[in-house]
Amino acid sequence: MHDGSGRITVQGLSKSYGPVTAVQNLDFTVRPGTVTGFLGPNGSGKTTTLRMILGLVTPTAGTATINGLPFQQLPNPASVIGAVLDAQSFHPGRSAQNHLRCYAAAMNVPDEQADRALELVGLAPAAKRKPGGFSLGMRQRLALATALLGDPQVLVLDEPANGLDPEGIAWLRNFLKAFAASGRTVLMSSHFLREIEHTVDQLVVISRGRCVYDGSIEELRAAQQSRALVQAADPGALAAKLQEAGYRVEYLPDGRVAVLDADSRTVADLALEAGIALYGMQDERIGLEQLFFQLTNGQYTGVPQAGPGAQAWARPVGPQHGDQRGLGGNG
Ligand SMILES: Nc1ncnc2c1ncn2[C@@H]1O[C@H](COP(=O)(O)OP(=O)(O)OP(=O)(O)O)[C@@H](O)[C@H]1O
Repeated sequence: MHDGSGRITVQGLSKSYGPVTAVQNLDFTVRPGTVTGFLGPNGSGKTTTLRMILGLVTPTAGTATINGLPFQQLPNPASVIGAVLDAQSFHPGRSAQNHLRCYAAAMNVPDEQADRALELVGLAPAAKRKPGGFSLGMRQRLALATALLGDPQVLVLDEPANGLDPEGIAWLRNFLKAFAASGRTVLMSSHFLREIEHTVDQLVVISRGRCVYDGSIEELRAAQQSRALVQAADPGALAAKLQEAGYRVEYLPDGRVAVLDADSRTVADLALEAGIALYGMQDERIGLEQLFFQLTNGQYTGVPQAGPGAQAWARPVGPQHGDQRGLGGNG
């Protein structure tokens, strides 16, 4: 019997396709009552992981369980987990309602459940229409309705916000938050942090098949850094003075010095003390997306890879070289 917890547990999960390692030794837990974002750049292993959770791909090593059991051993899987993976195809001659009722019949679920699912996703007014004429957002909703047919405890969605307009994303956000608030579990993948940052409570970030962050989005926000960017007559002397005062310092490719967690006024005072002339200063805050870029080691394409903001992170010279302030996961 499954434990009824609504928990997804991934332990030591790996998958190789010949020489290609798609997923490597992943560990994470998705808890009920939360929306967990599964975030990673294209090709980082998200779909492969979701497919292993859903029993569609056999792991090379490790396990993925829902309610303590592998998918294949769940006694009534549709009532435990619903999923939307690929873009769904719909029978051209069937209305949305008939499409759902066909699936409901195959799952041994009453027709009323199909009608309820249509209502849940806001498609009841379009029940008699054929999905061929639906917008992308409506097709996504119909796919979601299909996943909801068994009234599952857990939802697994692969890139559900992909291609949605802002209104569609806002609708999805409210829907998933309400689903989780009722004590259920949501795991949704995305390659674009901005798309999901206001939807998720928890984040599992992967890069090249490995976990690089597992924690709350709040913790990640708290790790956002500020820094002062300084142009000095003698950058080396300024860096030495700042390090002596306990600051972490990085050299930017354009010759400026970046001082972490410092404001420009403090830096100016220290430069004055050391008799170093300054030619320009700027305060900067490192946003979530840049942190994501840093975590995924440049694999992420959501922010520009060129420019001082991105490149500077590759050259830490401070005393705490390599310290990611608690951001490093098990990767
Ligand atoms: N059936 C397969 N055969 C061979 N290689 C595969 C197969 N499925 C996935 N891969 C490879 O595994 C890696 C991870 O792919 P996966 O689709 O899981 O990543 P993803 O994070 O979901 O990417 P995307 O955001 O582009 O969908 C990629 O290098 C991909 O080419």
